Amino acid sequence: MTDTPTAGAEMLRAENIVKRFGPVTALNGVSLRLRCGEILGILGDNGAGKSTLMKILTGYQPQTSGKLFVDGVETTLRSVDHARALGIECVYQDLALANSLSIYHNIFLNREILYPGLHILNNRAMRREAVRCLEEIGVSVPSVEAEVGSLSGGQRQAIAIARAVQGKARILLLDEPLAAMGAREAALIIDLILRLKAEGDMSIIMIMHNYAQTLDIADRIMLMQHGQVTYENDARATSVPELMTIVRREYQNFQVHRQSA
Ligand SMILES: Nc1ncnc2c1ncn2[C@@H]1O[C@H](COP(=O)(O)OP(=O)(O)OP(=O)(O)O)[C@@H](O)[C@H]1O
Repeated sequence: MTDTPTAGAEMLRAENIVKRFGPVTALNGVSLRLRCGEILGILGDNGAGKSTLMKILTGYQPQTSGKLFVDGVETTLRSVDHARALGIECVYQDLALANSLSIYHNIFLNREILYPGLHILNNRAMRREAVRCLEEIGVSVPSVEAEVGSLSGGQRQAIAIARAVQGKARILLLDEPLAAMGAREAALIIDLILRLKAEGDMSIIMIMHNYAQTLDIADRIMLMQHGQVTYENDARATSVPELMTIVRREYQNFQVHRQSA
């Protein structure tokens, strides 16, 4: 991994990404740039290509064409593990947590601390590190011994994010981090995202559905429709009605284009 980059340095860039699945073009020339300490919100309807883009940015699947740059260096992400080694981690909507395991075991899932030279879990070290990690990012839980299955949706999302932070992620991709959450739970996660940003060296891409929430949290937003970026701007320079107008206009243009094709 490279040294800690300065705020504003380019962390991740995608240039003209195309992804085809047989006859389906899921992404048709998508470009994005993520700077250090920035939150980029990606909005778009079902089927717009958001998940496909996330999978490419996290090494889960390769693009058909187009280039990726990590820290300004052109990079072919060979696998999820390769992306992770570069500090890129995705927290998926379904979270991939083990419900029957404790919070601290989940934070170290697949990265367990073992006693040196032995295949024995060092539970004490993992408990201690889990407490430290949660304190550092300001997440409070009743006990790190609690089973993840007993937690609320918001707490589970916070543990999944803590797991990525503990794994030294510096480019965090969040797939609908506020999905199916009530206002209080969502506030917990929004606070956590903003704290990670405030600490300075975490850069975040969030796939979102709620326009207003996205404009509140993100620095920049990107709207995706039918595999393309149809709008991109500073969140502060954008309003919900403006976004809705663009969505409707682009959708109508797309339908007209499709009918005449
Ligand atoms: N493995 C695949 N095989 C074939 N088509 C796929 C595959 N994955 C995605 N697609 C297609 O690519 C397009 C984009 O899908 P994608 O899941 O990326 O959209 P999305 O914006 O994430 O939608 P949602 O919000 O519903 O998850 C869709 O038409 C989808 O059917």
